[in-house]
Amino acid sequence: MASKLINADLIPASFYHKTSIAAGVLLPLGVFTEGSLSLPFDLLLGVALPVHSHIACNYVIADYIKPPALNGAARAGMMAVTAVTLAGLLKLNLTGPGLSASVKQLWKKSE
Ligand code: HEM
Repeated sequence: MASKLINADLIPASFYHKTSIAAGVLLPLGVFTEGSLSLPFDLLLGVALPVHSHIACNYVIADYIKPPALNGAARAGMMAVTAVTLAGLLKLNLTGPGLSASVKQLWKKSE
């Protein structure tokens, strides 16, 4: 299990494709709903996005970083990035404005 988390390119591709579809479906659902209606989409997206980017970046690491020591360091670094992202998005969704409201703020005029 731990080995599959750090070598996430070994996770079945069918699961990875599902995370891509989830990211593509959940983001508009979150953005086009308001307030507490967005929360379930934001919470799911807060997991789907880091899992998607974790597996995807492990594909890139497997393809482009061949020396074993560097490859291991890159995978460990990616694991840390994913863990921090998961925690940050959870905090944003539970104690802040939420992921989709934060995205929408990009298009709001600052006061
Ligand atoms: C709403 C956000 C996102 C959506 C809808 C999305 C969707 C997709 C889709 C459809 C693919 C093609 C692969 C497939 O067939 O499944 C893909 C690939 C990829 N995504 Fe995302 N993505 C999102 C966010 C991200 C983020 C935040 C990252 C972070 C780095 C990322 C990294 C990648 C990479 C590296 C690939 C290529 C993987 C490979 O080598 O095949 N994506 N994404």
